[in-house]
Amino acid sequence: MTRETPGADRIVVVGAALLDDGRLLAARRSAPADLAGRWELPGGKVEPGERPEDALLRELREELGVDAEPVGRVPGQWPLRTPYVLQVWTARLRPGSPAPSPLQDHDELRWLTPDRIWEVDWLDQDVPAVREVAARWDAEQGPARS
Ligand SMILES: Nc1nc2c([nH]c(=O)n2[C@H]2C[C@H](O)[C@@H](COP(=O)(O)OP(=O)(O)OP(=O)(O)O)O2)c(=O)[nH]1
Repeated sequence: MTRETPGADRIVVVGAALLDDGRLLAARRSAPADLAGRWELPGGKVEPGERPEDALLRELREELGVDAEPVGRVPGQWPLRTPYVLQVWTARLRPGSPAPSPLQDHDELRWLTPDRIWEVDWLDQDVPAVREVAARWDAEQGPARS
């Protein structure tokens, strides 16, 4: 039997709370079938040896074609299907970045103002993470423009 390295039983999925102009980007999954049609924070699995922030930027580039930068870790982590656990970073677009497009894994994107954040059907397991993002959002961004 091979000996597992410490922490090998847990794989971190990084999700981006991409904030721009007082709005949060939500992404609708196109696959797999059990997640398709539900909304999530764009991101993906951290690869072995990769820093979570680097994984976040890589996934945002691959999935959305954007050039982003991490702002800060949202405290907490949320269990997904074993062995995955969701960690969330706030992030923003770098100046000159292309606008996000659903290149991979998603079929629709939506920028949500704080008053509309619950209008999309978030994955159940994302709800507590999105709640935490919403709680910190006002402090980080100030009041949303209308
Ligand atoms: N990216 C992301 N994945 C989430 C969220 N909530 C949630 O349950 N998941 C699940 C869906 C997947 O089972 C897993 C992440 O898979 P993924 O398909 O986004 O990751 P990836 O791009 O690295 O995938 P791959 O290389 O295996 O194709 O975590 C979320 O908010 N963001």
